[in-house]
Amino acid sequence: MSSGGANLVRFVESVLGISFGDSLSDSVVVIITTSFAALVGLLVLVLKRSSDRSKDIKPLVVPKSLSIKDEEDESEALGGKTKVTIFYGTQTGTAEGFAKALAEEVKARYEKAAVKVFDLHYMRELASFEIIAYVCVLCGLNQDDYAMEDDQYEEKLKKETLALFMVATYGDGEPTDNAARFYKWFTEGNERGIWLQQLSYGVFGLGNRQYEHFNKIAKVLDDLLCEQEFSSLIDIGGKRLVPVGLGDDDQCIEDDFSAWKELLWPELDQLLRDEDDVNAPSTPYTAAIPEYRLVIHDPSIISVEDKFSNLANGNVSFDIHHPCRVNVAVQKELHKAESDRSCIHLEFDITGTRITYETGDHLGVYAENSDETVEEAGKLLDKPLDLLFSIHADNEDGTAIGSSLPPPFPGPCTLHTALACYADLLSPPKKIYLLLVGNYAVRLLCLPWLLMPVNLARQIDSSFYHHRKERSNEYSHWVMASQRSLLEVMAEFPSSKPPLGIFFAAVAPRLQPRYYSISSSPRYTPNRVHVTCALVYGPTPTGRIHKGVCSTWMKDFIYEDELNNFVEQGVISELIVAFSREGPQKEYVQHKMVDRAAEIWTIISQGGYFYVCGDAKGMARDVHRTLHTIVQEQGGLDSSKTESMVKKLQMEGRYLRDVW
Ligand SMILES: Cc1cc2nc3c(=O)[nH]c(=O)nc-3n(C[C@H](O)[C@H](O)[C@H](O)COP(=O)(O)O)c2cc1C
Repeated sequence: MSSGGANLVRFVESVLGISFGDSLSDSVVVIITTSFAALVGLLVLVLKRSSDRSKDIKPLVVPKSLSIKDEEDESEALGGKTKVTIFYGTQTGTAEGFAKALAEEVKARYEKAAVKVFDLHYMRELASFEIIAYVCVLCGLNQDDYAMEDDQYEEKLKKETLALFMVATYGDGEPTDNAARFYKWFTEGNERGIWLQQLSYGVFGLGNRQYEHFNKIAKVLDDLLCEQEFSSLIDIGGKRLVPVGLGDDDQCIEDDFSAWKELLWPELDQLLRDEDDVNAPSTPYTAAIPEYRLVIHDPSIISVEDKFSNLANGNVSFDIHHPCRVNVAVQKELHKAESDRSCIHLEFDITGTRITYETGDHLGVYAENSDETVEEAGKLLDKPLDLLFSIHADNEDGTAIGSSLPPPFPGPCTLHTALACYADLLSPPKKIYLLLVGNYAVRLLCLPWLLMPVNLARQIDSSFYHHRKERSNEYSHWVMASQRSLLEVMAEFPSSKPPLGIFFAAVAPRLQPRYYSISSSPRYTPNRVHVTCALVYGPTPTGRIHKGVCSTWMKDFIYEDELNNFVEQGVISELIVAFSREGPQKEYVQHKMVDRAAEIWTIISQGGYFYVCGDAKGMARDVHRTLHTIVQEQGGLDSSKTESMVKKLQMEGRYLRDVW
């Protein structure tokens, strides 16, 4: 074996906590080390500046011709319509969804409105390693890009007459990454004086009341815009259309958004409807259900994708939209065996990625749903997990299906991959998703009140409507307070099987990266990023055991496949239990062993070796006791013989091998 190979094997041994001995051939070494690398490579990460983002903002300089449309062109393009501009600042997509839905609704309600939606993306801070990625993005500028430099921003905003802002708050009352630069520029621009006289505006905030700085960004933005209004002294049209909306996603943020919109419509009626129409009732608006075009592929013709190829973006720069796939170098349980809790120490190897980090940065990890979750979802959707398909946001002729669709995930991919990597299946579903699930349930009449849209209820029966209104807290109780997951809700309505194009567009939100504070110092480990992650595990009010998607994945991701590889290579002769990572360790191991009692007894009686692998030294005691029971029951031995047999097995090292 080469010395490099030997080192790698020692490294794998040290990570796994096992010894392969000295007799491994080079080919086995290669298999072991590459399988290790491949398995740990299923992780991706992005880095997100978390500390004072405003410190080192580096505006990009791009040719103006790329970013500013001629004024004449613009007014011509408006064709006599009134421009409505909707901005959004989002981290996980809710504000973006609201902005796009609002745009659709404004378009549907007001013929006179020319609506544009803008990501605040290009006002964001660019961390050093992100610059190249953004330069790439900027090359693809289109008409919908707003402004690239601060002075352009001012110029353009001055010309706005009607602007709506959907902005989320994060961290310690901070803006989202994509709004950070705009926010800094906007809040620090005292010297600008009165410059937004003609602006009528509305701000809807997305936040969570559990945080100290509830909706701070929306409040600050609204206050500053309001100062403009009052400082202008003369009334020349600019005004706050509605009080700032304070969306609270601890409750039902969609309800907050709807309530805010109800206040907005009468104001927009004044601005966007012709004088004759202002008093006429507006046509009720029914939002179209977003749906991707779905294409089913024949697996014998199309090769199944590398499910992570989209995540390794092939570039040398990374951001939240272009995460980097890296290996996990070390995974360690920090709790003692006796503890019924779990906390994982992980080290991501960023060698060769050109990623740098600073103390206080956050790391975003894209995890996968567990097989158990994916299988349950497949059953509820009544579709085979090996179904190979792709989703598309355009029609076959290339025309866009609708502006509110999030970009499709890459395909073709199997349903298993799509459910594992892209669907948030364990969070409480948004109310809008519930309505969609409801639409696809055959037993419509059995739907609880909460699934009935108020408008529909109003049309059916006014007394029903009032009842529905009285019970408007139902969603908060049945879904939010009970922490019902999307899968649980779907299980309550087994006949509800939305088509996959709708399921991925509107029912299951995209699985988001989970952020962790980096717990290492770049001075000491520039090529390793450490995180410490407590396992999220516990019963919900409905009795479901909630397993945090990312923490469970971090704890579990490597082992079973990895160990099975070792069995295949003959490193481990028999693998009986390769896990003790779920739930209270004791019960889980015992349960797994008892399940395979007959198999264990056959190996024992034939003098074979077998391994119970897990993550805890203390597991030995539980395994020992369980084995005792198995030997006694399967072998029909009396207790003294049982005891000596189990001791002998233990002495010979035939039954237990902890992995870490
Ligand atoms: C890590 C984290 C920090 C947050 N910090 C705040 C906060 O300081 N104030 C607040 O009102 N909401 C806070 N929130 C709630 C988000 O603003 C809320 O979930 C919002 O709906 C997210 O919108 P988005 O999906 O458009 O990013 C936080 C959420 C997360 C996950």
